[in-house]
Amino acid sequence: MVEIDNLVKRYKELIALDHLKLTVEEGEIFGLLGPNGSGKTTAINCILALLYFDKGSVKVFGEEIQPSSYEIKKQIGVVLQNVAVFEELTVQENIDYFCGLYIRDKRRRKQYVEEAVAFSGLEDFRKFYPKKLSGGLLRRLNIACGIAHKPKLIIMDEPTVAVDPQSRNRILEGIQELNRKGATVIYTSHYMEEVEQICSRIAILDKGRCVASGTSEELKAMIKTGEKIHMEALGLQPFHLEEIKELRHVYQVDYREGMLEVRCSGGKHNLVHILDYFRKREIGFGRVYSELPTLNDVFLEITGKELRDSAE
Ligand SMILES: Nc1ncnc2c1ncn2[C@@H]1O[C@H](COP(=O)(O)OP(=O)(O)OP(=O)(O)O)[C@@H](O)[C@H]1O
Repeated sequence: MVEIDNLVKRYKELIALDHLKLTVEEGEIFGLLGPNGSGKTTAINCILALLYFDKGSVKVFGEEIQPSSYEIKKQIGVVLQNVAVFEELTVQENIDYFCGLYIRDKRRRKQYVEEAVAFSGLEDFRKFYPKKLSGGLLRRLNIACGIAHKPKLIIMDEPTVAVDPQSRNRILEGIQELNRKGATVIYTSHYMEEVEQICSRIAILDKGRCVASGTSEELKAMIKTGEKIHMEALGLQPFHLEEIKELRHVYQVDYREGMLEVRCSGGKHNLVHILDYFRKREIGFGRVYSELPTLNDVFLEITGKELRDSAE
């Protein structure tokens, strides 16, 4: 449905997109995950032909997109990072205005507006002006304006930034519902949890390049980290850490402020081996927990940086 091939976009000296290659298939919720400045918004703007690029091609519905590709653009719904609604129109009037850009038939438009109001949970706020809405409700209005005309492809650029948890969940569930009803979705975020929760495939961006792509499981299978075990343990000596590092599947051991973190590469029973070691050495320990790899681990292993560092 969307094919990006060798896309290069420069802002003077800065290369914002560096030979980016991506394919989004019909029916997917495709996640673009990357820290701030990794090129997500630039990629979206190129897909929408809102920006001229230096090299490469962007095809939407099988055709090269141009600024004047109105027939293609009619079938795309866009929710951009900055809320773009009219202050002098009410919630309902805003949705009606944006829907009216695409849907001329009055009856159908009325029905679509009603559906978008209900979909975004804005029934009680129809007559409100945007400045009276909370941040979360304003984002929901922004989304309603972008999707009311029932586009085939929906592009959302960080729609949950600065949104309260209740609105965030509602937005994420709404995106899944739109997808179940047939829309293909491209969703950008720097929140790995969100992307993992809703996206069927994910591309991880760093410095304008796609450093890895696949399902969340495929991405995690690419890296060495299989499990991270955390243990509260006081007074561990350097030789203990060396011995723990010799245990099966263990490849990295860190110990800070009484907290031991052991990274294991796949394998089963890692915790059992570590607990056996503690018993054998008669070392006491407190809280123990194990974590499966996250998309942050994937990003960290591939780029050497934390996804969250630059994001929060
Ligand atoms: N109009 C512009 N002029 C110059 N540089 C720009 C412009 N827009 C973006 N950039 C730079 O291009 C790079 C990619 O930015 P982009 O906004 O696409 O990243 P992003 O992943 O969407 O980040 P964010 O989550 O902060 O929006 C960044 O280094 C940014 O500073």
